[in-house]
Amino acid sequence: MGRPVLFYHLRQPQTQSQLLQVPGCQHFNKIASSVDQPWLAQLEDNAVDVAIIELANLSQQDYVDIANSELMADIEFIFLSEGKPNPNLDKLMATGAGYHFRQPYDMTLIDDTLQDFAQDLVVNSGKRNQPFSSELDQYGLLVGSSRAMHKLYRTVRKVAVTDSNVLIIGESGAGKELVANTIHLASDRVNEPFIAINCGALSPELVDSELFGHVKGAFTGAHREHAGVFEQAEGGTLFLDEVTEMPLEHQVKLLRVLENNEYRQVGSPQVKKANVRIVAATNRDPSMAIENGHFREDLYFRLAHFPIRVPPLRDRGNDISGLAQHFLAYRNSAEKLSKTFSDDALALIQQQKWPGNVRELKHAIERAYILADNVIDVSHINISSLEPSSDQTEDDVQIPTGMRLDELEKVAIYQALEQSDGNKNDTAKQLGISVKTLYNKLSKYEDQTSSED
Ligand SMILES: Nc1ncnc2c1ncn2[C@@H]1O[C@H](COP(=O)(O)OP(=O)(O)OP(=O)(O)O)[C@@H](O)[C@H]1O
Repeated sequence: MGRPVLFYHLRQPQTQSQLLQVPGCQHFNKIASSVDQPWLAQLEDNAVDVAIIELANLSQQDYVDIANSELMADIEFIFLSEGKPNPNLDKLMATGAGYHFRQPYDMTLIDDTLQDFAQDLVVNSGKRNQPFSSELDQYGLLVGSSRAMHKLYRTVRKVAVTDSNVLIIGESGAGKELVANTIHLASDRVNEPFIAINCGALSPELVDSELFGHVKGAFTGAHREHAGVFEQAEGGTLFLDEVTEMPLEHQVKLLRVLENNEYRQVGSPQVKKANVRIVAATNRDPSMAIENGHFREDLYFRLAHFPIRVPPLRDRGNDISGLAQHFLAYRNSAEKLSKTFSDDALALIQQQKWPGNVRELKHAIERAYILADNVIDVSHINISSLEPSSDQTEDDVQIPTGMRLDELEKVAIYQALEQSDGNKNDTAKQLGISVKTLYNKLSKYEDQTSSED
């Protein structure tokens, strides 16, 4: 089992000698930055676990390049700066980039951070790179053995024990709700409710009532008292999914309650106190969403005490085929069958970019499982990102004779969801059902698979 690798790019010789003496540093093989290449390129060339970077004289574009680098998902970063206000660095930190220490550097704190990383990295280093394993590492509800996932596990573990609000940022289907659920499970609130709402699906007329509840007779049709999500989640965690899809005028309602933890049921003069931890999620880039008027900046600051970035599936290496085998194994165990992948099918799965992330992969496996008799082959794998050939479109599903109607419905729903890039409103429209019905069906499928998990 090799030692984890620490890369350091330090500008002042004094900082370097202090750093190299701290005990936490002794757990690592160390690589010093060379002057021949920019440090970002050096990180790309080495299998680095932790990078300590002293920032100076960077352009705005440099910061954008760092934030967009795939390395952000894999490497634990400690940034050092002289401490002047730096909006570019603030933006980078808001993406969940890692730690930032300002001059004068507190070597004890840096040491603690290194010790912490070393402990986690040594525990997990023997488990990396298990190609094609169907026994991927797991943390809470999350499955995956890649470096990117281990970095995520460490962040989730740390934030779970605090009571900070969290903003989870990640592409559609990358596992944001699973991260939110895992935070709840690893927190002190675990025995209290976890309530999830999709902010994009709240009906404009009922938003107050959905959030804060109403008393009997508050409006026409309010035949009985209704508890809003803040009350339902009391003592526990409230997950605000797709928070940037909420109209701005509704976002202000959330802001108010986050500011003073108080709310009122519709039709009631009584103020209630909320004891709820908020975990929100978005698949938009928060700074872009603020710029484009999708996200109130003040709400962003309230929510993003702790931003967490969920890596897209394409940055998770062998987890792609590992997850495919994981889903297949659990499906086999539920059905008491032993279907397998052909080598070509597994290779195709591993090569794909999966723009719909784990959800798209999971649905593709589910669909292939239903369509294949024993061996899942390339022909059973529907990859929405591939161009359909001219005489066969993605709509031409080969339906095996005797396929059950409920399974047929499931295939149709998954396919529509993939075609609409995971957008549930568009999917529901396409299928001619209400968004609520779609949610109910998807949550039924989730329950089926999680009882298998
Ligand atoms: N690491 C993982 N291990 C196992 N299953 C996963 C993982 N990540 C996601 N999934 C599965 O992928 C599906 C999508 O996950 P989830 O709903 O958490 O994604 P999301 O990012 O919240 O999606 P959306 O942006 O549409 O809200 C779920 O079925 C979930 O169980």
